[in-house]
Amino acid sequence: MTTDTPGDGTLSEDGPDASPTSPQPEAAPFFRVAGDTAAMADWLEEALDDIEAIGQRNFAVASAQPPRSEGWGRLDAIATGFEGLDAVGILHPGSLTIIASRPQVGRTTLMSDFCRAAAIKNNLPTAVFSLEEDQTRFFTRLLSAEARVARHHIHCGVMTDEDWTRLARRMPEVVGAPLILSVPARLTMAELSERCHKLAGEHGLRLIAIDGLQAIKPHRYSDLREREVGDVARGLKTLARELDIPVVVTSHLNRSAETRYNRVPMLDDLRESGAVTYEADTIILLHREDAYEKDSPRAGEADLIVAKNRQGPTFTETIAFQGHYGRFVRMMTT
Ligand SMILES: Nc1ncnc2c1ncn2[C@@H]1O[C@H](COP(=O)(O)OP(=O)(O)OP(=O)(O)O)[C@@H](O)[C@H]1O
Repeated sequence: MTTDTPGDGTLSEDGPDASPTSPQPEAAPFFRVAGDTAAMADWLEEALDDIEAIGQRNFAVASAQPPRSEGWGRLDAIATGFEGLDAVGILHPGSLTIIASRPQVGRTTLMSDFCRAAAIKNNLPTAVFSLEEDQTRFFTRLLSAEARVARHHIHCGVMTDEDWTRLARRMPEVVGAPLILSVPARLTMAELSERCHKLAGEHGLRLIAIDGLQAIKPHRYSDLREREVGDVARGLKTLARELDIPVVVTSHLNRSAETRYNRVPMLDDLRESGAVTYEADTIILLHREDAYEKDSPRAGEADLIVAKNRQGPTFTETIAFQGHYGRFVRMMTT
C-alpha cells in the first residue's frame, strides 16, 4: 500500500489515527443489489474468469506464433493517502471534489487511489460508479495497484509466477474491502441519487466516487450541453449534502491546455465549465508533462493542481505516476 494513514481513515485535528490495533477488514458484508452493482467479493469470480480467459486466449495465440519479445477543514475528512491533499482535508462530508484532466493523464487512476485509501486501507464503505470501464478493468486496476503487478501482464495474459503470488497475497484484503462497484451502461442523475441513498442507508457509505461526470445523464434534457452538465454538477453537490458524505467525480478538460506553451491546465479548461466550477468545493487539475513529452526531465512526475479549494488554500502537490501499476504514489515511495 502507498498510503500510511491507518485507523478509521478520517483526519482529526491530532492527525491520522495511528493505532496499531485498528481492526482489519472482515469479509465483505455486502451483496449484489442490482444487476450491475456488487461488492468486490461478488465480482471476484467473474473477474478471475476473465483474467484466466485472457491468459488462455494469449496462450493459444502464443502457441501458434513465435513469442512476443493536514490545516483547513481537516476534521472528519477522509484520507486520500496524499500528504498535501490530506493536510487540507479535501474529502470532507458534504463536499464535491472534481478530478479533471486531458485524456489518458490518469484521472481514473487518481480516483481509484482515493477509493483504495478509503475502502482497502481504512475500511470505509465506498461506492464506486464506473461509467467508462467494465468491472474487470476496474477490479484489475485495483489489484495491480495493491499487489504491484503490471497491468499489461494481466491484460495481455502474461502473468508470471511471481505476479500470481503477489496477487494471491493481496486478494483477501481487496475482496474483503467494503467497496461496492457499479458499472451501469447508462446512468441518469436521478438513478445515481436513488442508488446512493439506498446504499448509504444499507451500508453507511463514507465515500462516493464516480468516473465520468460527462457520462451522467441530467434530470432534464436541454439544447445547451453546458446547462445539462451544470445540472449534473448541481445534482452531485446536492447528493453530497443530503447524505453528508464526500463525492468525487472525474471530468474531461477541453483542448485549451494543449495550445498553451507548457500545457498546464487551468480552471477555465473545464469543459462546459461555469456551473461545474461553481458547484465544486475542490477542483484538482491533473497534469503530467510526460503525457505529452516522453523524454521530459519530469518523466514519472504528476502535478495535482488544487485550483479551487473552498475550505482552504490552493496549491500544487507533486506525486509520482506508476502507470504500469495503475497508481500514483508519494514521491518518496519506491
Ligand atoms: N501497463 C501500463 N504501463 C504503463 N502505463 C500504463 C499502463 N496501463 C495504462 N497506462 C497509462 O495510464 C494512463 C491512463 O490512466 P487512466 O486510465 O487513469 O487515465 P484517464 O485520464 O482516466 O484516461 P481516459 O482519458 O481514458 O479517461 C495512460 O497514460 C496509459 O499510458
